Amino acid sequence: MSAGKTAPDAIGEATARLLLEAGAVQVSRGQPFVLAAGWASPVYVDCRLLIGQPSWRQTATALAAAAIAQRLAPGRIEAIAGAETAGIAFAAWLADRLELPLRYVRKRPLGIGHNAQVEGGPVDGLEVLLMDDLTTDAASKVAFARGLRAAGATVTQVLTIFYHQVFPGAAERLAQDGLTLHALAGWDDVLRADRGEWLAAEDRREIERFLADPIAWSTRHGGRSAPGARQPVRRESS
Ligand SMILES: O=P(O)(O)OC[C@H]1O[C@H](OP(=O)(O)OP(=O)(O)O)[C@H](O)[C@@H]1O
Ligand SMILES: O=C(O)c1cc(=O)[nH]c(=O)[nH]1
Repeated sequence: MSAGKTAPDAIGEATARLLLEAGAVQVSRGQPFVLAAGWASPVYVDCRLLIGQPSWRQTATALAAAAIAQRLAPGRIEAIAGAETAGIAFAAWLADRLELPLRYVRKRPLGIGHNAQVEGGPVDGLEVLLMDDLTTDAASKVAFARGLRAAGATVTQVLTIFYHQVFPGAAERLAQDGLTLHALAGWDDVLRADRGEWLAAEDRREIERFLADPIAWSTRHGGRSAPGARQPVRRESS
């Protein structure tokens, strides 16, 4: 697996339920969300909400630790690096639980002081797991991994809580850069776990329409229309 999700499993189900319970799966019936890479979307998965409650963050950390134990050989990972911004808190709790060194990686070097992109200590010669909250089209995962590699780390494994699974180029981008993504949950898990409990029927239908063809949905709603067609855009305010 170089991108994504294994078959339905207990980790996917528990993570999906956690995201739904936390209200992290947010549907806009009005103006679409604009994602970091410029895609317009009717749905935004705000994993940052899990940071707020002790029980939610403890569950997220336990699920991340279980995924690592299930999918990676013991002792393989020598340090965890959190991706700026949302990945840092999750990485810190995971590193604590696994008793591993913690680093964080900036979106870009700071430009002052040491001009470092990687903070918290050296990564030279270490096999580092990159941890972030979420993967959309994986462009930022590749950039973070390159930053860590430039500082001397070996980076092949990426862990995120959620993976959108549907955006073009994600799997290819990860494979090209030698990265294996382990996602705790994806849309399959969320739609399976919902069982009509959390998502309103109309919101669920809109998510399904979007997932059936996210590029067409984005194009129709004024977002990016094709891979590479437009630079990332951000709203001034939401
Ligand atoms: O490009 P991808 O690898 O698919 O990942 C998408 C990224 O977009 C968001 O970050 P964003 O920079 O918007 O927010 P943050 O600073 O809160 O992490 C999200 O948190 C992911 O890190
Ligand atoms: O790609 C993004 O910017 C993005 C998508 C999403 O669902 N949630 C999020 O926090 N960021």
